Amino acid sequence: MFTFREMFTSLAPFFTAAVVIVLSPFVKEQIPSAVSNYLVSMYEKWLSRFSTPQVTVVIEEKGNFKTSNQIYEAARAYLSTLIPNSTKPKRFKVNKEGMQNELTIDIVDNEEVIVISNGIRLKWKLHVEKGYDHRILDRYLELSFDKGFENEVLECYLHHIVQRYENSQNYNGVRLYTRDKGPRLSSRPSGSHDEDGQWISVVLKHSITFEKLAMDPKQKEMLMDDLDRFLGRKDLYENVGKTWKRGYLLYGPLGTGKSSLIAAMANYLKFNIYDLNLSGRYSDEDLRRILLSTTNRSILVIEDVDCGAELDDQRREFDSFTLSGLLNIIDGLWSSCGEERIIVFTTNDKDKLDPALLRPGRMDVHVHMSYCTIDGFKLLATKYLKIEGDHQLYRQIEGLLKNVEVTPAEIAEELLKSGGTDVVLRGVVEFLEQREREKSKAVYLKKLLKSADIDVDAEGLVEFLEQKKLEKAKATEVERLLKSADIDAEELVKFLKQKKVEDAKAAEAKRINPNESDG
Ligand SMILES: Nc1ncnc2c1ncn2[C@@H]1O[C@H](COP(=O)(O)OP(=O)(O)OP(=O)(O)O)[C@@H](O)[C@H]1O
Repeated sequence: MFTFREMFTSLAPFFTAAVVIVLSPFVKEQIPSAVSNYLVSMYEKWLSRFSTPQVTVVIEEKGNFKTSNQIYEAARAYLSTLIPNSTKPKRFKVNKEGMQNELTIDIVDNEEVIVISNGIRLKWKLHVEKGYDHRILDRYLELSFDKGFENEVLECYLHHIVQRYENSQNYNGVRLYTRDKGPRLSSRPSGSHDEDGQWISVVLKHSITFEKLAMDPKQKEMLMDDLDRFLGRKDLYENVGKTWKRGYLLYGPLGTGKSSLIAAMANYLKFNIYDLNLSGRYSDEDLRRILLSTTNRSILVIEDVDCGAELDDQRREFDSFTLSGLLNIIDGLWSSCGEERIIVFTTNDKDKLDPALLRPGRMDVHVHMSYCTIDGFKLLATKYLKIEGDHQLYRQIEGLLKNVEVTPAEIAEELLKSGGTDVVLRGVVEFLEQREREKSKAVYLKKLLKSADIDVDAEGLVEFLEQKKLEKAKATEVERLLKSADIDAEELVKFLKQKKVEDAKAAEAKRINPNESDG
């Protein structure tokens, strides 16, 4: 038995020849046009019975809210894995950027990639539309296949690609996303800077876990229980009609481990981190878009929220975000899109926050990251110096830690210094004693200033004087080095002069166009 397709293949040359003859000028003259038209239309009808019409699905880079379209991203990643083993395309891109270990292969526009999946022939093509100034206006993928396979393609094939993408995102560990502002345009209005912004990511190479974190043990346990409960309560959230999300406020001085705690949470939950710094001039609309472009099972970190939230709504620039815009992210309707989401706010100074941000129900858990305690110190010493059990200097260190405020970051810095355990711990003692001396100087100075009725920040003054002392010591050291035979003083002076000129130029450029500063 012949199949239709086989019959078509064998008869096609005869029909084609017949139509060519009918259409040739000589034959056309001999037969009436009505007859030749009829023959051609019959031929087309016959042809359409055997050739299958194509369907094309358009997958745009940005969704309706100008947020990134996950299918587009998944398809780009998927296509790049196909390139090395595909006969098509003939052109493709290859890249390796700073922090990446591997080469990344990517498709280029207008090159076809052909895939056969479950017997369906699929043709992929990337389209890039550019403006007169070569700026990219639009990017989309076209996926074409035979009509009749719509369900298989939409429900199985594309679904599989997205699933594969999500798995691969977590496969290499937690990813850290940060905001890339997109191309800088001089014509852009001075308000929003995020119009073309998108998230860019790297794998988070932070091996911190809760176990390695120096913080109050009870608080640590409470936090881990809270995260476990959150993960296991999908049904409860659904039953009570609450969005499956949780908010944490981490507050405490610089270097007490807020960022480390976020990394530990992400490693614990295997959630990606989206890191947003509010100093990036976002409008309310930007914030909504940014929120919508984050994925489920992720932690959205809003760092130093006091910097963004200290201005009230009236005093803000015209299209900069407002406090209510920020609150909408936490508990407004927009925040109910997606599930299994965590929002973390960090601040060095909780008192600076607008009370609206602290109202009950806004942030579910407040975590205070404090200065180093003896328990925290012992934990760090065990990790950094591999000390098992007790050490003779612990009592002295405990006494000193009760008296001065040092951050775990400062202690970590001391513990990283070279030398054996005893040398390093003695270094810690010296460091703490120095801080103790500074503290008593500040207390003494404060007393003096008070008695003279002078209102200045005594600690700041002591710190300033210590800094000056340090600088003076450095200057003496430079002088000593210059006098030694190894250093060519003239070369050095030339270099410093040159640097001064460059710094001045950079400062001037920044003054003329502040938007063209960093990045
Ligand atoms: N509680 C901690 N436990 C263990 N290590 C810590 C802790 N706090 C700080 N460190 C060490 O100090 C470094 C800096 O700390 P981290 O960036 O987490 O502090 P932070 O509170 O987020 O500071 P900032 O407010 O400046 O961002 C960390 O990489 C880590 O090595």
